[in-house]
Parts: sequence; C-alpha cells; structure tokens
Amino acid sequence: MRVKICGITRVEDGVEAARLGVDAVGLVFYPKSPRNVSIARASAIIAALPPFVTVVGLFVDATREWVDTVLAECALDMLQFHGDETPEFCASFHRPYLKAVRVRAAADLTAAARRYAGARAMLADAFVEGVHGGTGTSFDWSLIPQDLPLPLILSGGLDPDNVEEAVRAVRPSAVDVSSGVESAKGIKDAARMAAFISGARHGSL
Ligand SMILES: O=C(O)c1ccccc1N[C@@H]1O[C@H](COP(=O)(O)O)[C@@H](O)[C@H]1O
Repeated sequence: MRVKICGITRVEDGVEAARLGVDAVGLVFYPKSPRNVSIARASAIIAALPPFVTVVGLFVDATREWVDTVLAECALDMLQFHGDETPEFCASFHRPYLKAVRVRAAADLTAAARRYAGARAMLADAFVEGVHGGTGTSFDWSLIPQDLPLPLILSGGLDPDNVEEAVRAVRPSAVDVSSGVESAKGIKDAARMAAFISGARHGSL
C-alpha cells in the first residue's frame, strides 16, 4: 500500500514524513489553499527529502505559465490536477500526472478514467460545493467502481481512525491524506502521520 501525504508546508514535516516511510509527499501550488507553498519553500522542502520519495505538485486550474514556472524551479516527479483541466492540458507537461475526481456518483470515476486515459491514476476525493480539495470530508466508498481501467488513489477525509477500514473496503493502489494528519491547517502532526501510515499498511495485509 502506497501512502502520499499532501500539503506539506514545512521542511521538518517533509523530513518526518520521509523518516516514517511515506512513499510520496504533495506540495500545493494553489494560492487559495491554506497549504499553498512558494517556490522557495517548495525547493527547501524538496532539497531536504531523501532519495526515493516521490514529490507531487498539486495545481487547481493553474495557467500553463505557472505550471511551467514551478516545473522549471522545483524538482517535481509528478503532477496532480484538482480542477477542470482538460486531458490535453494535463498531458502537455510530459510528466506523469494524477487527475482528481470529486465523487458524487459511481459514473463520475468511470467517465473520468475514460477521459483521462493518459493519467497515471485517478484520485477519488469527496465533493464539497465550491471547494477543490483538502476539506477533510469523506464520501461513500461504495460509489467506487471495481473495474476502473486506471489505478485508484483513495483520498477525502481519511485519517488515522478510518484509513485501515478504507483500505480494506476499497483496496486502492494508494491513499492520500492532508487534513487528517494535521494539528492545524498546513501543520502536520508526527504521531498522526505515523498512525496513518501504519493503518494504511495494516489494512492492505
Ligand atoms: O490540500 C489542499 O489544501 C488542497 C487544495 C485544493 C485541492 C486539493 C487539496 N488537497 C487534496 O485534497 C484531497 C483530500 O484532502 P483531505 O485529506 O480530505 O484534507 C487530497 O488528495 C489532497 O491532496
């Protein structure tokens, strides 16, 4: 079971997540998010990470120029798109990408997996009106189809208390969490990160 911790805003949180064995960290380049990081902050976090931790850059309806600028300055391994980006836009940076879908019905993921066939995985998140993600809200996991043509990353309101059950129920390729391992917006809690990673791995046994 792969685990991504998203919305890292402090060097020490990135280092701790890596020490705890996380597979990927997410950096939010979306000014409306409380977890938004500057290029300078992102570069400092990336520089402090050990090898083999995947760095994912998260964008919401960003301009091409902004994504290109971040890519030129920050060593991102993967992109994560949370807005209304087209498949062509997502693919045009020639990096592996994840496409987030805010799930309201089973058909949402099926349709998105067909539309974004070039994505590395679909990321299933909760639908909250007017907010693109990072809400700490979960959704009905039974809406996730069993036969998706792309790997599934489960997110949305996961936390140390529900991740083991979520992994057992959904059997995703990976889980992604932001709010559920925080002590305050953008501030990760080491004990919660450890419990989350442990729960995710137990659930997959
Ligand atoms: O983390 C954010 O602030 C954020 C902002 C805009 C879009 C997505 C965002 N985060 C992603 O949202 C999901 C769910 O987060 P949570 O665990 O429910 O807080 C997750 O994939 C984050 O990467």
